[in-house]
Amino acid sequence: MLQRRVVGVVGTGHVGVAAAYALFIKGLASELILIDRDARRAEGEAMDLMHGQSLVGSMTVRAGTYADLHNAQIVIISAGVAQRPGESRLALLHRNAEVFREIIGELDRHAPEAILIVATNPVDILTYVAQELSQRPSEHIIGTGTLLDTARFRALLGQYYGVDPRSVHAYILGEHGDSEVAIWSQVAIGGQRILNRTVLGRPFDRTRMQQLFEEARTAAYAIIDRKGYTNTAIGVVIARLVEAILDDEKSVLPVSVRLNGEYGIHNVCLSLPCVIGLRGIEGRVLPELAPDELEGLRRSAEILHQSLRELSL
Ligand SMILES: NC(=O)C1=CN([C@@H]2O[C@H](COP(=O)(O)OP(=O)(O)OC[C@H]3O[C@@H](n4cnc5c(N)ncnc54)[C@H](O)[C@@H]3O)[C@@H](O)[C@H]2O)C=CC1
Ligand SMILES: CC(=O)C(=O)O
Repeated sequence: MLQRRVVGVVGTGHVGVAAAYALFIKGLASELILIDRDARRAEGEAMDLMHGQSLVGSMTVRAGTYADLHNAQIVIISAGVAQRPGESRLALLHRNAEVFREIIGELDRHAPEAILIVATNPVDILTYVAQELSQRPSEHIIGTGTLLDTARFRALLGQYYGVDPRSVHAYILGEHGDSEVAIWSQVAIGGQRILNRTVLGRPFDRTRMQQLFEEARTAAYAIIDRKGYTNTAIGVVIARLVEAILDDEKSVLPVSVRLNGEYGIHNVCLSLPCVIGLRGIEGRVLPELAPDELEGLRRSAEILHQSLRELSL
């Protein structure tokens, strides 16, 4: 008999619901349990999704409590406050660290075996906080990190070169935030590096390329300015991670992971390309970086270290 796939979502605001919707449409779980401090909100979202069940498949969605997560293989954490227009992700730190103290305690009590996917911002710091507060191995706590930024970057590069973004091999690494780093030295299409070359008749126009990266880096500000929040792309990102874990894919995806000396960086979470499977983070890939990229990654780590020092964990 096929194993039941139980996934929990803690925090059913814009992001949690977008993740639940993406999981629902893709049929990635057999049961989805929604938890929110505002229990009626979680109930309403579960009811709304269930009305689509006869059109989508047999996945059940219900509102629940932490005790209902005892069989969960994965719990998504998207609870907390979000940025207001113009506010940086790091500005949310103290408010959301408090939220995490409560949530991680509950998850350790009721779902100690589950893999946690952290989406709440500032995601790198909160992934680290979750790892400090939880008894589970740090490989079982994954921050969505720069998977979203990388997806944005690939979409923009795909448009520029006129190819499917899935055929663009590119990474944004480091902080999910202002100091993130584009790894230009490794960007390739069909095995051909693009840096300083003409590929598919398109030159590597330095100014245009910098604009593309800026567009990816500042996308959240631009979207929040217009619609007040971001949610649909992060929902898809979370669903992609759930799929990679439950199908034991061993896919390489850039996610926020604790560094233990890689690139000379210690004791901070930031994004590197990681192998994702049933055991969470199963490996890390360390691409060769150009000197300015390495410097950028270390600057990102220092910014995150500074924020961590502000929190007495
Ligand atoms: N990692 C990423 O790439 C992205 C992260 N985010 C982050 O996701 C977080 C959520 O954003 P939104 O969904 O837009 O916010 P929202 O305000 O719409 O939803 C947050 C939900 O968390 C709930 N909540 C608050 N404290 C809780 C607690 N202790 N226990 C259970 N539920 C609790 C609230 O009741 C609310 O329903 C924010 O920190 C935002 O910055 C947003 C987009 C992308
Ligand atoms: C809000 C956020 O972190 C994002 O959309 O990238």
